[in-house]
Amino acid sequence: MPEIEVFATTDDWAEACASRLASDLSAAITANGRALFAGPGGSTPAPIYARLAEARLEWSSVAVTLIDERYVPETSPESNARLIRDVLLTGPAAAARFVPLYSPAVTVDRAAAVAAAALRAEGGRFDTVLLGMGEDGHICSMFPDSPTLKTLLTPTLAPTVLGVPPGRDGAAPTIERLSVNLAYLAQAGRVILALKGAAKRTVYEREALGDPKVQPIAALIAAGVPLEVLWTEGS
Ligand SMILES: O=C(O)[C@H](O)[C@@H](O)[C@H](O)[C@H](O)COP(=O)(O)O
Repeated sequence: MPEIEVFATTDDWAEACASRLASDLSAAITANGRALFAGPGGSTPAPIYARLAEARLEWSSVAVTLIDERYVPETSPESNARLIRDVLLTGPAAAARFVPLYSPAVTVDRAAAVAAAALRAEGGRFDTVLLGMGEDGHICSMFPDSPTLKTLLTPTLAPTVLGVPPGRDGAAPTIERLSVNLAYLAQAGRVILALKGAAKRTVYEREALGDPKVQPIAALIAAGVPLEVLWTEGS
């Protein structure tokens, strides 16, 4: 399993994550004239996004999207798009183009198809990805016991976006979501899993040794995702 890289402070950790993402985006712009980045919502990425926003990049050549989204409009405080706009797409980074996963389609599955087509139009491959992980081991919207989990983790499917229903009997997720699948992570240039706190370190170590059919971290490792795990105890 990929070794955990330990950082002494939240600042060092956020700086390391942001500088790796920025260097990948810069290399992609040099090679292809454009770059595509995908990141998560949640509480973990804000300090990383704030630093990435300060990177000296040709931001007008960068497209930014999400690895997952709640099926809510940007006006909702639960919207991951809102986090990206508020924290990452500021200052010079505001010149980047945002590709949302959410659209006000009739159903979440229809919105997922629209998002999948939008990402294909951006080249269909992430140059670099930031991931968070929940304490139940979920990444993106790949939730344990979700009926969509098996499809999201099928390594032979092409990169796509799928609708994810709410969990039954109060299980996560609480509302419909959209998520990229394993293939999107397997074909990425680099995938940084940013973890904070003792509990998540323990979860990662357990999940990495789990069943790739039902445990997303184990599935990433089995699929050969170019995964780097950066951890800090956090303060
Ligand atoms: O919920 C989202 O929007 C995510 O993209 C999700 O996969 C997130 O990364 C984890 O739930 C960790 O969330 P925290 O960073 O808040 O612990």
